Amino acid sequence: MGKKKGSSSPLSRIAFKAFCDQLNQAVRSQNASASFACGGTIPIKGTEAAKLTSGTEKATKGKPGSASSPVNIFWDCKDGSRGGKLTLPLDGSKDDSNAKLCGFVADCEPAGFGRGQEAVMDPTYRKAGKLDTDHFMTSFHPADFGIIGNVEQVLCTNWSCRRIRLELYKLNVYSGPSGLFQSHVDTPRSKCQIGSLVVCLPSPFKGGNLIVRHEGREIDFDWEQRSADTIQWAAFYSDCEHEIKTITEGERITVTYNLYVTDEPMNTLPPSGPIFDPKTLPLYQDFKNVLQIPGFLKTGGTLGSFCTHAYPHTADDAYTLLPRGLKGADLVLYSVLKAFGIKVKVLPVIIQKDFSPNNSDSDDEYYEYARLDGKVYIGSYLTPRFSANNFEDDPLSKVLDEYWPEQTFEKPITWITHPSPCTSQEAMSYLAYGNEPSVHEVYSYAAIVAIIPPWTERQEIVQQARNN
Ligand SMILES: O=C(O)CCC(=O)C(=O)O
Ligand SMILES: [Fe+2]
Repeated sequence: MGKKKGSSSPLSRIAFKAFCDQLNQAVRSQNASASFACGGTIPIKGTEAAKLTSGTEKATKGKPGSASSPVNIFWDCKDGSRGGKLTLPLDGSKDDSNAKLCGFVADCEPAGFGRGQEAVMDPTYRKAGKLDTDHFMTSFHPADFGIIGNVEQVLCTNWSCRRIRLELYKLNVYSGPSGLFQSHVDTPRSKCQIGSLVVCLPSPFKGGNLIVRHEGREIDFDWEQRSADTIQWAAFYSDCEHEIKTITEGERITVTYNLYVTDEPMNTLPPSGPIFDPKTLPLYQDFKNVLQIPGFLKTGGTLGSFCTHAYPHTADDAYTLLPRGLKGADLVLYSVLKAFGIKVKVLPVIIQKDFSPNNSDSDDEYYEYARLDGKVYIGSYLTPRFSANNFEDDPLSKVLDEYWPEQTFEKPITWITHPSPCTSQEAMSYLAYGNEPSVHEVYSYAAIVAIIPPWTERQEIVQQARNN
């Protein structure tokens, strides 16, 4: 009878795939629009820039959007004999201001960069000066101008339990005509590091654009034009590749900070801005539209989507970092699924490429959407990286059996996205004794996995979602 048909029968495979298509599009468009970097400007009191921005110079310190006093830098001079003080922007009416700037630049050490565990000096890759935190101080603090709140809102989406803590890291000077820093990813200083903040102090320069990239998108922070009289800043997630284009003239002086997610327990701190409500996002509506179809995963199932950002998800204490340290689009997807009240986890996934799966199981095929290329193992929790020994003939499945907490699901996972190559982490290495001993490294991806209850149990969830 017609009445029964629509509400109680599972979807045809074609319809099932069409709904998965909708979820795939929704997640992909969310990924394509999610923030991975943000930035802003703070004019200096008494300059044209301040008048243009606020119309008044009376804006007070401590208020987002206010102007800053000129910034003082205090540092240890190289000869150790005395301390130096530089005020930016330079006061053009003072004859010695340029000499002071030159003295300050000369007191900086050449800056290297991290390659693996090594610190490398290579001026074709990075040409800059640096001062470490034990050799300088500055009168500028990002919290005075609402930068932290801003970053929390844009990068952390002000999810109630997440706050950002910032730690001063370095002062750098990139000088014309050849200062630069080619494409790199910052070395994380701790597992809890979520990003970096760069504050560019007022000093005129040309070139020096900071370009930040993530998943084929890029943001170009072009600070040249306002460099003389404005503090300009950018914050970005720690896994984003970035570079500084050549500084052709002047001095580009930056103070960098590491950004960490705090390990405050849930809800002990008041949020610094409006609390982000996942139910207001288009992605929530998109999931609602599919979850309210009775025949979609009618008897229950599991949806999986791969994280778009990289995480140290195979570190010893990864379970303390995730899901708390989720970034951008991953945080949004996780929060949206959570907002339905369904069970969501961040789990490790190993894909064994050289394994040809047996495709004859037609039930498996029913749940399949994004086809993963190989045999898929899903961990039951985030597992620290390990090494194993003594395996004959490279039997990965045996290593996993013995050392890795593989989770089995009653029904196969419906993957709605594919993994991004740059997000995998080494999960294990093992020595196999075949004809010749060989070391194998196995990588895993982090994925967001949601248990979708059967329709009979899902109705209430959907009803609540409809009321939102
Ligand atoms: O100065 C900048 O814009 C970025 C600096 C940077 O990438 C670094 O210090 O690692
Ligand atoms: Fe960097």
